[in-house]
Amino acid sequence: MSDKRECLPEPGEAIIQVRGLQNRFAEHVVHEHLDLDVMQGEILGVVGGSGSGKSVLLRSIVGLVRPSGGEVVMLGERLDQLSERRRVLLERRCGVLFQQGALFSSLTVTQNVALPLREHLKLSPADAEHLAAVKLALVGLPAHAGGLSPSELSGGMIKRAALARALALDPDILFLDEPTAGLDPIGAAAFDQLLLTLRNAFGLTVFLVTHDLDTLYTTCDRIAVLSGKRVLVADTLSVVEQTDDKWIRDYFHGPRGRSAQLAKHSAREA
Ligand SMILES: Nc1ncnc2c1ncn2[C@@H]1O[C@H](COP(=O)(O)OP(=O)(O)OP(=O)(O)O)[C@@H](O)[C@H]1O
Repeated sequence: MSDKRECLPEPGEAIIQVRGLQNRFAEHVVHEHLDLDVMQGEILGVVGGSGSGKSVLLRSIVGLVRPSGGEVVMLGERLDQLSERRRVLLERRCGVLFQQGALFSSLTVTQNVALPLREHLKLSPADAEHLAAVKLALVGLPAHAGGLSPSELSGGMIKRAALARALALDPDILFLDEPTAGLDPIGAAAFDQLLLTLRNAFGLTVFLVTHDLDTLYTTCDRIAVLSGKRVLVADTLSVVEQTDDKWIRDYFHGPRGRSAQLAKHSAREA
């Protein structure tokens, strides 16, 4: 999707490498000895119990949390060794959708999406808003939505607007924190399909934090499970499902997990 300012790894090679990550807040250790690879072009689902550190991991990778130990290498660059200029360039290659959308309430939807284009690419307001309209159409929002303020949008529209903003700079990697939380099942399923379409069309790599089993079964190539301050397993769904761990058993083989599996199998057979 980007102009490929820098070379991307081959599909299946790591685009993000996390090694020995440690995060602590005062005495509270959230991550210790955490290792994870994210592969070029994959949709990686990141799951784990509430408070297991999924969002903190996402924030450490995008540079919003400074880890207390270990290293994160993204697109070949160690985050803790970047000059300010390289950091800004790397930032441009990452699109982030935060849990609550994080749109500015004082700006229209179009202005929200135009903001990164104006800030990073120094586009004129008119050019930035023109490009923003293209991004809003890409995520399936009707043209009139651009003129609305975020408070006038439904939950599903807010997610799409936030996704349009995350895509504004044509990122190579998309970070999504609970993108389907709060959506009804139909809205969530539509969002999953949109994500697949975007990944397939633009070859994006997606780091997806979610609790949504349907999203995991529908969209993810691999799943990373956070437990005990580290990544317990990162593999395909079928391998993860068979991992001998209480949380994994309860999550994937509980009633909701079974119904998500069934839905996936029926969708395949249809
Ligand atoms: N800025 C912060 N200061 C202090 N503690 C924090 C901070 N950010 C996160 N934490 C703590 O780190 C732990 C992990 O938080 P995180 O938000 O990553 O969990 P999560 O796995 O995403 O949870 P959930 O599924 O409920 O969203 C929590 O105990 C949280 O309270």
